[in-house]
Amino acid sequence: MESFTITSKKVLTLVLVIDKAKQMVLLGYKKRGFGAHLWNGFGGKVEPGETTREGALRELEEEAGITVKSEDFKKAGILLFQFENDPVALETHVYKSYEFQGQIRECEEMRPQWFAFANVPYDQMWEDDQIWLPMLLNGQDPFYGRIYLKRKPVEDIQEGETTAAVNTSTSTHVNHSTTMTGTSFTTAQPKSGPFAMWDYQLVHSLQGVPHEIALDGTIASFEN
Ligand SMILES: COc1nc(N)nc2c1ncn2[C@H]1C[C@H](O)[C@@H](COP(=O)(O)OP(=O)(O)OP(=O)(O)O)O1
Repeated sequence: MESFTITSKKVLTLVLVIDKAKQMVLLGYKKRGFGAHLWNGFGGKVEPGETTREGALRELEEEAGITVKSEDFKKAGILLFQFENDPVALETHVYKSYEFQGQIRECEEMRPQWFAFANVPYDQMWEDDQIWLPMLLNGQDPFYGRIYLKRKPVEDIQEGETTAAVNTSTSTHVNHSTTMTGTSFTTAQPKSGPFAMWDYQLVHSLQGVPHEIALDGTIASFEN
């Protein structure tokens, strides 16, 4: 896959806060910037000198107004997003918490809202979310994944344009295979639209929590 060759990566975070008793997840409607007009977890770029955990907690407080105690904050996995003809991949560290403190509030960038697990708005989210978010909600973590997307340049994405436009495909061919570390799913279903997912590999039931993904997509190291 020549057009998906990467030479470097940016480190990002993504946080999902879950109300286990009510079977609900807190998502934010991104009002501007990368992924605008989509629902997502809370997160962003890790700043120099920060760990991914510190960056994730900071973004959660900035974007949703809430804090999570360190012992409640769990690493759920890592996703390496690779975009066609973009040598810079996004290594996204995904965290989850079943607890939080403080008052949820809207900010300039995000509008938070609770969703029942059965009503997660996958048609208004990044297309990859429907692959890994159910795993996270069902406790099938830690996981790691490599996700390939074909998309328009960000500057071409129009206001109001969402992934709903890409969900016109009626069939998805999925191959299931077993790996040394768990169950892996791959698909190669080209889709049209602004954020089409071209392919993915996702592995869960890992022995440990992935710390870093290497540029070749393998797990570079596990957390202690
Ligand atoms: C490509 O697929 C993606 N799917 C999902 N679910 N989330 C993604 C995908 N690609 C990126 N993300 C997440 C990762 C981060 O949480 C945000 C992007 O962060 P952003 O660029 O907004 O970072 P900030 O530091 O908040 O940026 P500014 O302060 O510069 O606005 O999306």
